[in-house]
Amino acid sequence: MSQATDDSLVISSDPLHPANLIPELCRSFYNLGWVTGTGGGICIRTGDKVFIAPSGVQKERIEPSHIFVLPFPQPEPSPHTDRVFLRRPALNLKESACTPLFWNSFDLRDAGSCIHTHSQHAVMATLLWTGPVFTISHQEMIKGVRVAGTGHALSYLDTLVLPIIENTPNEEDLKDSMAEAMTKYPDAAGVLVRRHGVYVWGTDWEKAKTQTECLDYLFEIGVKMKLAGLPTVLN
Ligand SMILES: CSCCC(=O)C(=O)COP(=O)(O)O
Ligand SMILES: [Zn+2]
Repeated sequence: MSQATDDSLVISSDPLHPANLIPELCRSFYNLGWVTGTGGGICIRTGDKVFIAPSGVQKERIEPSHIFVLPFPQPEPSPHTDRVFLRRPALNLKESACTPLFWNSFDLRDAGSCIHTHSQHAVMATLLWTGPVFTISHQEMIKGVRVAGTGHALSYLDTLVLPIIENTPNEEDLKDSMAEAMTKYPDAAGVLVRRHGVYVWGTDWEKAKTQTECLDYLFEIGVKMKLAGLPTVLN
């Protein structure tokens, strides 16, 4: 494997290049309160390459040169190989701690993009829905969510169900429980993490983004409805 210093993988004049999109999207997510305080983020997969932001940095200040590029799929691990990179930033940065969780969306749903937010709407939903799932029905925005995140759009008459997993002290350690939830709830478009946030994926970054917007709206209105004493699921 080369030294992974190929800057041509992240330097492009195309505004739709993933290395340009990730910084731009992180800035808008920051303004929504989704990725403040360095947490949360987005990754984009284009066929055999995955573009991922660094860990523990102000996500609204990322530059294209800070982006990691990894091959997809990753080569089989051996006792001597760690994660394989096509390109690493020159700065002393580490790839997002969300990387194994983003990988769940590629491996289990063939996603092209995955978003992780620390939105307070998502966190409040995990506090008010104390069981293993968030549910809501009879909301127009349900139609903006797809079965399994990558299938056909839900109907107004469908009840949206999203699993909630328990948080762990280290983000990476959520990988197995997220995968278990994805297996148990094959139609879910995302996974909530109690007292932490949400992971949402889609076939591409546009669908991952719009689905996260719809879900965040549903978390917010669901929380308001519950606090107002209104039922969130109708028969
Ligand atoms: C205050 S952020 C705590 C860690 C976390 O939840 C997270 O999403 C970190 O992501 P990163 O991409 O910075 O590794
Ligand atoms: Zn997080």
